[in-house]
Amino acid sequence: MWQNTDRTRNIGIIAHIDAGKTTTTERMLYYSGHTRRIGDVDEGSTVTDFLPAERARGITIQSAAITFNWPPQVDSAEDVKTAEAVASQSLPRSTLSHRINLIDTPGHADFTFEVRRSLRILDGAVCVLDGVAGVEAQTEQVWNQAADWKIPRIAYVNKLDRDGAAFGQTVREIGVRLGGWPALCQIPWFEGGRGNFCGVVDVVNLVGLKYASGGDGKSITTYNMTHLEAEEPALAQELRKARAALVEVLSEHDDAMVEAFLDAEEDHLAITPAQILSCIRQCLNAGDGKVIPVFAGASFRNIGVQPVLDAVNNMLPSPAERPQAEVSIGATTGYLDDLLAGRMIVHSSTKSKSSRQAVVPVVGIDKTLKGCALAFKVVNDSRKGMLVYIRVYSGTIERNALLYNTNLKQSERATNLLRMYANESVPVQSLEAGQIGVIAGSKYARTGDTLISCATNKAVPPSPLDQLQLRPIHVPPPVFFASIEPNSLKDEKDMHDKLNLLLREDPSLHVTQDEDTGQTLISGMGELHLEIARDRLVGDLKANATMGKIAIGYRETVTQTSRSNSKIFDSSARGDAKGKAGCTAAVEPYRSRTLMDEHSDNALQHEQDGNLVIVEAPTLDRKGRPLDDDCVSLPGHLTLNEVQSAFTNGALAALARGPGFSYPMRNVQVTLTLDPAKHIFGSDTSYASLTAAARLATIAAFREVSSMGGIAIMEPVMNVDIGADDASIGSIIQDISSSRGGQIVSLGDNEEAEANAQAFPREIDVSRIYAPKDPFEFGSSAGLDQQVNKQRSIKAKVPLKEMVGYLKHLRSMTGGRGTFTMSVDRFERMTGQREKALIAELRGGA
Ligand SMILES: Nc1nc2c(ncn2[C@@H]2O[C@H](COP(=O)(O)OP(=O)(O)OP(=O)(O)O)[C@@H](O)[C@H]2O)c(=O)[nH]1
Repeated sequence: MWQNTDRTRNIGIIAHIDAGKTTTTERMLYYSGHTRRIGDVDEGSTVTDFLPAERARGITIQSAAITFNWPPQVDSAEDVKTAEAVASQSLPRSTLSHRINLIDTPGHADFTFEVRRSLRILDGAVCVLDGVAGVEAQTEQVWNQAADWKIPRIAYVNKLDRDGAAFGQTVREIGVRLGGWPALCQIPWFEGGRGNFCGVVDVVNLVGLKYASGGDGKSITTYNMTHLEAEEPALAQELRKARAALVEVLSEHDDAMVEAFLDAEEDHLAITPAQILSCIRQCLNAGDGKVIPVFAGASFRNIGVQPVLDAVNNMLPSPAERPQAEVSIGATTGYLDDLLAGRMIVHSSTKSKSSRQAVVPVVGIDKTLKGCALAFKVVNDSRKGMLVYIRVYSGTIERNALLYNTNLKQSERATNLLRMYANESVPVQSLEAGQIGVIAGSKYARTGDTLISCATNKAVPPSPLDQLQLRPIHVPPPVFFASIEPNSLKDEKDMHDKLNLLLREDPSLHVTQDEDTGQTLISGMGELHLEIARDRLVGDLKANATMGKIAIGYRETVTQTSRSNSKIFDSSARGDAKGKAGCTAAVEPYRSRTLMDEHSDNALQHEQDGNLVIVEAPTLDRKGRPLDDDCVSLPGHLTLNEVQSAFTNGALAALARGPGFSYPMRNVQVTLTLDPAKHIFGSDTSYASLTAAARLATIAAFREVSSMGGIAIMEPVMNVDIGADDASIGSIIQDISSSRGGQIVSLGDNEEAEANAQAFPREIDVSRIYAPKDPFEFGSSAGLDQQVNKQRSIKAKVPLKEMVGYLKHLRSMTGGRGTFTMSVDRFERMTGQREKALIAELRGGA
């Protein structure tokens, strides 16, 4: 029965920090019967925030995936009649128990990359909003990220029990700031219109749901229309308005609703819930966010959570209803189903000029590929070992299958497959397409890796399957770093083992070793990101290590071109085991992709971290054979590919540490040239010695440029998105543009509304959005709602250096209400006073 993909939902909860994701998740687990007691975030006892570092901070750092059934599974054999009724739409899907795989996404701006990474495996999302704060900067950001993956989304306005809760205002903000039409599926029920928040009114089913005050939310009194008319006539009146508005919004986006309306003789109330649900599903499936179903509640007061769960079943798609997943093979991108059907044309991965044109449709993959999955989270569990959370995209992953990791180019067996529930894990024999589960005890897989199982059952799958990547994403460059030192020599190995664990969990952390000083550096996306890494390493994993001061990760670049620098590496000169090789290197500024045609036929290009490494071998052909008889050939134990890879690695090692201030290099083109007559010394030349020679030659080229004064510093410039009340906007703009040297890109709601209006003509006219009055609006003059809690947003580009400690400053400028998010826009060369001041600071601090 549970093989049924139609009854699976892979959903995430997305939100601004503190909107109530964890509180809502805990209630979901409680109602589904997976926890006995409602976990309380403030007490630090929740299931989803299970890392101690998360508990201490009260925020969700890592996405946890939890499976539960909603409605709770009944023991008796499934009622076939019910299933038939659901299939014929005479009963809603929520009548049948569904397996919900819930991915809790992190809420802090430092983790937007982690959010992106976990979002890509979702089929649907619930966006939790704080009903007092409305749409916040990060709500918008994460909403847009979900839009990038075309994820169907519903909105849940939480915290409606709080003073100043503004459901109507939040609905209007949803329209304007999230750029879609709110389709109100519920309106809040305040006692007597303006008293306590006591329940919700269901606009789809035309019933009021009143929650017993102070209870666990399981005791709900249902009021039908007649009952409501008698007891709460004003609310019944509002419900009629809400139903008309819902039908109108849906009619604008789906002709089926227009027909239903005409069939119902233009009576909004006569349209059936099944017709409405089917239409909402239709609108949501596009993933364009043009229609946004809205729900209301107060999770903390146990009001409104079960209807959201019903909506997950009724409105959000099953894995089978989603469009196919994007894949890449080498430089070619396409869709998984096309690849399986042999419709994808794969460009050869070798970047050499001639083979670039060799494109071949790959056929027969469907027979070879037994299953493919994406590892979306890795957690080190003290009892079960490494847990690798996977989502299966096609076929089946069987227990004991040999899984090839296309990122690491390594195989391992999935000896232990589990499904994770809130408080237990259950071993399973297999996981099918659309399912989420865990490989326990995996030794290598990291977050983000693609795992495939092949019928050949060989250690390496046939080409091009060995390059298959599911939903590949771009990893942003790290902009903060710190040194990390073991407390004593004997702690060093243990520290490195634990750092490796950390890197498997979070590949957006980077660890590098300075070859000259031996110092270990850890870099990441933000200050908090590194602080958490430290807490995790020292606090949770108990490494005896100390992290140094967190600093900005500047980059160095070259502004001039070097001559060719040749170096011979000879390990016997250092008394080491034998190894001798040479290399010639030249460096120059690199701005955009260099045209391959300018280089020799067999040149290899490797682009990484904004740099380009080119390896040329002008005297050899593509297969590494001498072009004519005078040319020296490669020795039997080395192929051209190996030499090129060794050279590339040498250049990358040199690029990791600039000549001026030891920052990584950026925007540099390194051209390495191999001349076998000068660089190869028979059997003395090994892969390692070639790497060392390439590194030395590249460093020599950097030194030459440095001696000409041709090294400059680059700084990260951030895209900053600030949300604040109207009243604070002036001082924020002043501060950003004059004190911080930032550039304002866009301002406030008005421009956004205009931009939206241009993007979707005829849409999102705030005056056309239906929303019930908020309690505090009763008796006040019209138009007050437009001023209450009016949030504006400012988008700016600001150097990262000027943003350090900004949150505190923003809070003090906005009476604690301002929020912001940021992400790397680019690295920019520093000049003039800024550069001088930084150099003085760096020298002073050295
Ligand atoms: N009054 C009220 N408070 C709520 C409600 N839901 C959540 N809260 C409180 O809001 C705070 C934040 O809730 P969380 O559930 O931790 O929010 P979150 O979105 O998971 O936060 P992060 O994990 O930090 O992103 C906690 O103090 C909750 O008790 C609600 O419905 N009403």
